[in-house]
Amino acid sequence: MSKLLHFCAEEVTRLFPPFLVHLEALKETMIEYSVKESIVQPVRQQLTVPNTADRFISMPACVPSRGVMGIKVICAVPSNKEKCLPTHLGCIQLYGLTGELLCQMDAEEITAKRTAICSALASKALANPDSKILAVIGAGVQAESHIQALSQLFNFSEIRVWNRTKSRAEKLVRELHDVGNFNLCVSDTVGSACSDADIVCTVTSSSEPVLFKDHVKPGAHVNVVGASSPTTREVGDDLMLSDNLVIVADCLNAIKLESGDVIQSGAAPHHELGHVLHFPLSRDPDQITLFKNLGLACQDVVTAHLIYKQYLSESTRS
Ligand SMILES: NC(=O)c1ccc[n+]([C@@H]2O[C@H](COP(=O)([O-])OP(=O)(O)OC[C@H]3O[C@@H](n4cnc5c(N)ncnc54)[C@H](O)[C@@H]3O)[C@@H](O)[C@H]2O)c1
Ligand SMILES: O=C(O)[C@@H]1CCCCN1
Repeated sequence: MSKLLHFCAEEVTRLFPPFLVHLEALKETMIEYSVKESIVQPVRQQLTVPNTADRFISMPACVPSRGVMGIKVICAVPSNKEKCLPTHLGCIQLYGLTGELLCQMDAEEITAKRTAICSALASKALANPDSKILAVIGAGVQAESHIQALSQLFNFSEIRVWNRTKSRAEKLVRELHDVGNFNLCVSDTVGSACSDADIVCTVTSSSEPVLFKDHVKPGAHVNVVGASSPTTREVGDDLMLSDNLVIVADCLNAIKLESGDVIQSGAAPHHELGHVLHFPLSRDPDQITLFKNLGLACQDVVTAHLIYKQYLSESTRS
């Protein structure tokens, strides 16, 4: 094997694709996964470190249309928060279809941004296009990436952040004060954050529900991003089992095995993201739509490939 090409976090940032290029690539990827069924991707393996909530997760995918396959290995370590360390650390290895290792790279920024872009794609397909109020429940890495991504697709007048520890929400609001032309503020309760909100994102490491039916107005769209194991929840049974709810998953095979909100409530997911991106869903204006965003390996592989291609184009020029 020739010398291993490794992109550290700073190089990933430098080589990262522009927002709209990334958005378009992930849209194509989700359609390819669900409609064309040409992507090979098993449900990921998750090992739980004994006596902790920490997980070691292995996520492979093969994307023949782009001539690549790869694997993300990611450690989700919620207790790192107290140690001021990142809670999601990982690495992606990218291979050509002949089996040669092309490169490997830090996965932190890729995980943050590709997840938010998938919520943004779901919101674009399912939410009111004139959505004015966004509520973000949680104030960590995903809260930031979701505010950044969704505010590029919607003309919000207000974005409200609620967090269990209020000072973290205040810090995030200070850091993002110049992201867009909207009022970015902290809410004292989940209820006040979500009151009249057109789009709600739950982006917490909670293991218990934080969002209930009374919080969400008819016609709103909800992106549920945390809770990716059978024992964890972000959403109450009352909302999960509401007659008025349409559930869309990034992957229907995975949601039945990984989503505590679906498994514990017994709710039935209805559609896959790639389908609703390809065949727009007609919906009753009072229906609530819920996108369960688990995160898929093909999103990581395609993003890593864009980064690798940017590296190649720079190397050819120099
Ligand atoms: N769907 C995906 O593809 C994907 C990708 C990355 C992360 N995630 C998940 O999204 C969630 C957030 O990830 P992150 O990177 O922002 O993590 P983070 O550690 O940066 O932030 C976690 C947030 O959750 C809040 N929180 C923790 N426990 C809580 C509780 N009991 N009640 C309410 N809030 C609580 C914290 O205050 C913090 O705001 C995690 O569950 C993570 O595993 C999903
Ligand atoms: O798809 C991902 O990258 C994340 C890893 C942590 C758990 C939730 N999903």
